[in-house]
Amino acid sequence: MPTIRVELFEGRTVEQKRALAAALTEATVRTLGGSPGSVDILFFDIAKHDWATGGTLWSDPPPPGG
Ligand SMILES: O=C(O)/C=C/C=C(\O)C(=O)O
Repeated sequence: MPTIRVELFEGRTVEQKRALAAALTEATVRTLGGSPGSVDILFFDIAKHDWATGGTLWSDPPPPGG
């Protein structure tokens, strides 16, 4: 059973997640076969202060030149 974890910034609506879940499920079945009921989509909402890229939290201003 394919299980897809989606880690994204918090703030997306239920409608957006519903649409993404449908699109990911459709793409998974088309690519791998199987049935939609075999695909699980897990959403993890991450606050910008809990996510860093290049050593900088997304909640902080970007460093000079960075
Ligand atoms: O890591 C990045 O460069 C951007 C991440 C963006 C998200 O996770 C988001 O828009 O939810």
